Amino acid sequence: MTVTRVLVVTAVAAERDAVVAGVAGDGAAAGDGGAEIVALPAGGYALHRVRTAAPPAPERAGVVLDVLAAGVGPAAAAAGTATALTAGTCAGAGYDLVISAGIGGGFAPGPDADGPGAAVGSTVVADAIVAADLGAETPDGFLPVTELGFGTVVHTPPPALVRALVAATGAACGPVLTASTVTGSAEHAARLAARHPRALVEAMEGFGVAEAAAAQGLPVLEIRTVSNPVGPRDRAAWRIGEALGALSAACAALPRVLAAAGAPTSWRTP
Ligand SMILES: O=C(O)c1cccc(C(=O)CC[C@H]2O[C@@H](n3cnc4c(=O)[nH]cnc43)[C@H](O)[C@@H]2O)c1
Repeated sequence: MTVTRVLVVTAVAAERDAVVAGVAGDGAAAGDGGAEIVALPAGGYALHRVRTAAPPAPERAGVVLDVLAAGVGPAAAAAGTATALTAGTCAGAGYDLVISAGIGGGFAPGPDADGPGAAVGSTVVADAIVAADLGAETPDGFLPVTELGFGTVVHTPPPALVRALVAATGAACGPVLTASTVTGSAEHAARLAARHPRALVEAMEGFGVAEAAAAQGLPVLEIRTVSNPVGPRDRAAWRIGEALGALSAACAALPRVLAAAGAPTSWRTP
């Protein structure tokens, strides 16, 4: 039987624990609390490891999910992800897939949008992981780094895996933006929505996780549950408990989606 190894990266411990609770509640074969704690050899990082029971059919894979709380923002996310991926490879247990998971802000539907936006409590699976503030301000407005001749601003998750996860969770599907600064005004929310009309969610880590995964040739997913609207800052109104509950529920589907999703080599972008 093959084992699929997945690294899930969150920002904070509460998100990590919500992911572990969801995965461990869906037939995981783990000890008390659902996870074994594995210290990485560098950086003071700890993985929370959940081994899912092998499905009965011999051709289907067991799944090991390592969940890491790497810190807030794209730089911390990239550093933690790269450390965990390299440690796995050096230990002879490299990963097949990387997932950025956590809570985020939901965009309201724009004036021209057909879709419903992303309401508080809802779940979104990214079809594009977008760096929203990686670029330069110019007299004519914001220019992404790609227009300055550098790098990339979008990573695309494997479409078949995205479709399978959306079908299993009932999540919405659309671009998830990564920003280093949480939007705090209606004006900035409108600017972002104008630049990214399909965007459903703003969060702070996905692009960092995706850059680290891409540097090692690995596919990446992003799953976000909505704790607050993107717009004027009202931290007291964030529904963190509701979003963490939705995160657990979405992650409960991961073992069966991944076990049914075929060979991990097919998830890589050609
Ligand atoms: O205080 C808590 O209990 C708590 C529990 C879980 C998470 C938090 C966070 O503050 C996490 C910060 C995290 O959330 C993402 N996020 C959420 N809303 C937005 C937003 O509107 N714009 C951008 N990012 C957002 C972000 O990814 C942060 O890492 C607290």
